Amino acid sequence: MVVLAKGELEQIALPAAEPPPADVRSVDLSAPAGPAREAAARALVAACEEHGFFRVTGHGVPARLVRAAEAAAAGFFARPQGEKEEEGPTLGYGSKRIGGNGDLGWVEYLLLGGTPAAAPSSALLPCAAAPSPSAPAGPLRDLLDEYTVAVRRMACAVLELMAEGLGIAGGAGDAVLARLVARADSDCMLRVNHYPPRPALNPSLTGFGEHTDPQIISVLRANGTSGLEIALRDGAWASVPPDGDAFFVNVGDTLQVLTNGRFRSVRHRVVVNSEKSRVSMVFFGGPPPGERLGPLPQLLGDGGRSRYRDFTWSEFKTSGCRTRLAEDRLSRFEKK
Ligand SMILES: C=C1C[C@]23C[C@@]1(O)CC[C@H]2[C@@]12CC[C@H](O)[C@@](C)(C(=O)O1)[C@H]2[C@@H]3C(=O)O
Ligand SMILES: O=C(O)CCC(=O)C(=O)O
Ligand SMILES: [Fe+2]
Repeated sequence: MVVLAKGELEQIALPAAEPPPADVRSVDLSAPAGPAREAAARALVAACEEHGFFRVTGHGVPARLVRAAEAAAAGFFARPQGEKEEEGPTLGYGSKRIGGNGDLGWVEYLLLGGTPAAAPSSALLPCAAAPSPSAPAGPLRDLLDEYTVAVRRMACAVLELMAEGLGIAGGAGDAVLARLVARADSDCMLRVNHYPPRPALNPSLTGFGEHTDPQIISVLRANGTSGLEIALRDGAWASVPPDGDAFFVNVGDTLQVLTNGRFRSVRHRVVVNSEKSRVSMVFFGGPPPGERLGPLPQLLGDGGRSRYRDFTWSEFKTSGCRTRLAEDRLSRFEKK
């Protein structure tokens, strides 16, 4: 349940009009080596340049795992508020407050370190309720861990195809982009969001306010309920048609930097105007804390100028956690 205090509803109320549907490109991860894979890699690069957002097909994540994880999460959110809060520390449970700087949404969520079975480091989750490392896992956590392993593998496959499309794939085992998310100390997370139906007689509400994701990529799915919107290049909002079987990928701020601004970190938000609950599961693929990040030299070209100064992931994350959700977290790393 999301309970709002007096005055909070006004902060998250939105005009009711739903924007037009976005033209979301699909990328087939299972395309066989040769012309089909080359076409998929080209489509992926074009989507990252245009919207910073695309749908993935042929992803290989078992449907039964997706359904089981989603049903278990929905079961958790249906429990009495007291029980959810009691279990909060083990699962990173939060309600309506997003981050620590005053952002509110019509949402409750779980936020978990995404390196399954590893003790989540609270140093890497400075703005979230970090799950307690000593707590027993439990069946829900086990399922979400299994889901995270599968989606993380898919995120790495997406990054490999991306590197091919960019012409920077290098030799076998090089994995210039995928290695950043695949390492044991990569700072990955899983967030499960539950948006209860809009209360009767209320206007549309902000479920999750507009923002870009700070990481490299985010892999998202939801239970076939509308609400996700992306900002197009001209700033206009477009709604993402609901699709309970698809995975969607967001380009994050860090990938925008690695590509020196060629790829676009997509601004997105969730609007709640439906009578149906929305449950989304979002995997955030981030690099190891000490990794130095900046535009990849292979993408600068001869005499190309880097648009960003280098930083470590922990530096970026620490500075990002001090920002409000809608802020531009990259501007302070742009070179003048
Ligand atoms: C307001 C905030 C919430 C957030 C940390 C921040 O200070 C700014 C970035 C936010 C965001 C957006 C994407 C993910 O949902 C998230 C976990 C992340 O890595 O950055 C959230 C952060 C959060 O909820 O703590
Ligand atoms: O719930 C969604 O569909 C999107 C949530 C989101 O953008 C996030 O958790 O960062
Ligand atoms: Fe997001």
